[in-house]
Amino acid sequence: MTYDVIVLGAGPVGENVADRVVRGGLTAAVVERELVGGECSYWACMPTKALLRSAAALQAARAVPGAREAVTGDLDAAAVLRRRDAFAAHWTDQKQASWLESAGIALHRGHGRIAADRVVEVDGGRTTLTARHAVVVATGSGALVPPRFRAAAPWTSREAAAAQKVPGRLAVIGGGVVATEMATAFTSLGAAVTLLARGPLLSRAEPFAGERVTTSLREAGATVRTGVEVASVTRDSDGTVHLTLTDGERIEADELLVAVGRTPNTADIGLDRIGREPGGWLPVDDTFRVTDGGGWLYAAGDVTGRALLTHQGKYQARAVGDVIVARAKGEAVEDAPWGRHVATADARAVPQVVFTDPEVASVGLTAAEAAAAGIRTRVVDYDLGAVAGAALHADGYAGHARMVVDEDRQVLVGCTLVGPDVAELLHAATVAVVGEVPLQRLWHAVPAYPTVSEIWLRLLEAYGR
Ligand SMILES: Cc1cc2nc3c(=O)[nH]c(=O)nc-3n(C[C@H](O)[C@H](O)[C@H](O)COP(=O)(O)OP(=O)(O)OC[C@H]3O[C@@H](n4cnc5c(N)ncnc54)[C@H](O)[C@@H]3O)c2cc1C
Ligand SMILES: NC(=O)c1ccc[n+]([C@@H]2O[C@H](COP(=O)([O-])OP(=O)(O)OC[C@H]3O[C@@H](n4cnc5c(N)ncnc54)[C@H](O)[C@@H]3O)[C@@H](O)[C@H]2O)c1
Repeated sequence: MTYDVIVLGAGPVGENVADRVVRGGLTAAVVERELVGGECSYWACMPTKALLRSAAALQAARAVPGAREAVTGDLDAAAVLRRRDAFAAHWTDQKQASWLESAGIALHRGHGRIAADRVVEVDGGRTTLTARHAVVVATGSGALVPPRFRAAAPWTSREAAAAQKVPGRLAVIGGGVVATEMATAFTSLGAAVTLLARGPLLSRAEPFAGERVTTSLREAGATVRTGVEVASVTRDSDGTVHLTLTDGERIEADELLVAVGRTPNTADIGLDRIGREPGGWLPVDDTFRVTDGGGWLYAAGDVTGRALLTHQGKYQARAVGDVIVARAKGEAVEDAPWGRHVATADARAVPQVVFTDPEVASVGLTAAEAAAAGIRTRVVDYDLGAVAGAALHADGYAGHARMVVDEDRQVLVGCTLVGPDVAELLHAATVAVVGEVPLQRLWHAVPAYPTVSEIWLRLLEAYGR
């Protein structure tokens, strides 16, 4: 079977690559070994956010007198899990598979492996597919579980996202995004959570983000231990997990979640058949051609290790799909920064929301990253709770905002907002960073009164005109 483009993996990125090339007039097939929709739909973004949303809604109601009195019960954990099941489409993919069909994309179910230049075998040769123009690797990533934690058969983010019951005691190893979000969710659902992190929480964000999340998790009843290292884990015949820290301290739990990062799904995709080392992230050029990949091999999404986020992967997918079409048709490739066929924002303006309590919304560089990049910066901080719209939003609203300004160019290069419901504020910051809007022009973007967005005016006033 011959197609113009073959995509390995039907996660959000693979689906979008195939969609773009078909819209561009080429034919495309995707190969998927599990569920169409990938990690994001069934075990990552959607189910985890469903686990977090109900507690956030409850908290929002409790923060406003009048609404607070109408809240007469506690969080219904069973109802939360049922809503999560629905958001994971009960782990079935008929809807997404039908969408592929309606978009004119062929689906081959099974494990895909590159067999030779432009040739992909499905399930060891049951079907052989040949690409006229390109093979795109969009196989994503899986949870990284260091060998010393495997003896306890721990949960990864998959089991946490799909949990059918709430453990009494949950130990979490890690201090990043998955660890903090799942500690927040399971604490709200009634588990006694012990989070064990080797460094500060959310260490890639501005320091105040992790500090506020640490305080809030503790206030919610979780035990948060930072600066600790887990030496070994075991599980009893009765299911109890025993963790031993490097200082000898022992901790017991009913379940253990290991959330220490991701590993690319490249170990068994046939890279050895084209003279490449299996495993490892796939390095790509600006237009997502795999380095030394013969010009026909592309990669996008998590597997590249560039920005492990669905929205960023889909942004890459649009560029990849379009550039493959352009090359196939002999059209010009627009690969200058911010061009149609590149993903410039991956390096300069990646937005991310961590759905902890409080939420952490950030885009671009932190103050430390900007300084390390040699940018002459000025950092402006403001108490988000002091904004009129925030005071109205919730009694006792506590939050913090920081903008990082490139003093030489007088533009924003980074922004971090921490507080209840800041997620929806983030896009304004992203537009300012990507648009490189001069601060003097930003003064003319007037936030409506009384919204939390007035933080923009306050940050500019603090910066000075
Ligand atoms: C717990 C958790 C929560 C997250 N929450 C968010 C969030 O809120 N927002 C956000 O933006 N990002 C979030 N992410 C990140 C997001 O899930 C990923 O960035 C995104 O799924 C990457 O998409 P992808 O298509 O590159 O890979 P994946 O979604 O991993 O899809 C890859 C697909 O390829 C298939 N595949 C792999 N190998 C083969 C093969 N050899 N043959 C055939 N098929 C194959 C897999 O079965 C899978 O379906 C979260 C991640 C985790 C772990
Ligand atoms: N809301 C979101 O956008 C969202 C939510 C979840 C996940 N994600 C994506 O998924 C990716 C993976 O998340 P993650 O939390 O697994 O990774 P992460 O990179 O965010 O955090 C890993 C954490 O594990 C710690 N760690 C690493 N090795 C360790 C070890 N051997 N022992 C103990 N601790 C160790 C690190 O210090 C860090 O705190 C993230 O990069 C993120 O892009 C996004």
